[in-house]
Amino acid sequence: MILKWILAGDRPYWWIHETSLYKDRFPPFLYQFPRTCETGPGMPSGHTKLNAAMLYILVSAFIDRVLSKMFFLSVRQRAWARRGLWASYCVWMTLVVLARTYMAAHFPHQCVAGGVLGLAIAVVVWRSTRLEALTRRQYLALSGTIIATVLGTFYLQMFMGHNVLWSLEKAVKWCVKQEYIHLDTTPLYSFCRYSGVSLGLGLALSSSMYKRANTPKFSKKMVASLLVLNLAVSQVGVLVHQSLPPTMMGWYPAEFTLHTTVTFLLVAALPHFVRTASGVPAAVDRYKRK
Ligand SMILES: O=P(O)(O)OC[C@H]1O[C@@H](O)[C@H](O)[C@@H](O)[C@@H]1O
Repeated sequence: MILKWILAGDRPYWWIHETSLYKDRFPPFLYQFPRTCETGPGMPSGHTKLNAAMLYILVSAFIDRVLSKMFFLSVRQRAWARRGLWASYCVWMTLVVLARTYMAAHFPHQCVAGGVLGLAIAVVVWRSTRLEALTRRQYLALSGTIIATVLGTFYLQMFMGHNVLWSLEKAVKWCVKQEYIHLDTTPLYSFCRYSGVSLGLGLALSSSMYKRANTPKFSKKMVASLLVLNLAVSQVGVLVHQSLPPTMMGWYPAEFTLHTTVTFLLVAALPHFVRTASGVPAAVDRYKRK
């Protein structure tokens, strides 16, 4: 997000009306869709970054934790399954880039930059074992650093006289339908969401609930219950988000708190609840009893 502010990239749906390239002729007509009118700067693409990072982690985890343990498949079959998964990843990423460009939300180079960035972040996170094992104090310091860096960049730009809302103004000016403008696409909103998740994740991973829930092997019934509870809590999170009006006072802190809470529930509280309700002792408790 800091890169978005620093690089200040235009989006095609407003650039086409403002560039001097077409001052002597009509610009090409760019069709706008309900998701075209993103309000943040365009470089790099957040959607492509998110997809590249999230799917890299999911595919790597599936190969590592599931496919490599499917011993009923031959080594050759597992190798082909692995190639198939990575090929699907590439096809999906190509579709994301095409979609973002087609709906005039991005230029192709912005999507490529987002994809490369997302992949780089995911590779670092996937390979780093340290991130999973920080203490609560370190997680708090990490989240605090993220928050301070983003807010610092925001206020520094304001202090230096830059119009930090320039992209929102362009969206309002050039979007063909005002209902296509969603305030939850502003960089500040993304910041509240991601820093809330980061804090919730840190608090969860360093909690005794997570450590206890992480030790025993979950039965299929426990996994199914956890899945249902996770879906229910995520859905409640979406409903709460939709019921919070962006115009209300304290909308950003409210969204921050919502994302911290939902993440903590999904990662620590619900697995702990399912384990306790199923009567399965955590390895750490069994050890204490002996
Ligand atoms: O830069 P893009 O691809 O338009 O993406 C912006 C989006 O980036 C995502 O990372 C955020 O979660 C969204 O809130 C935001 O709308």
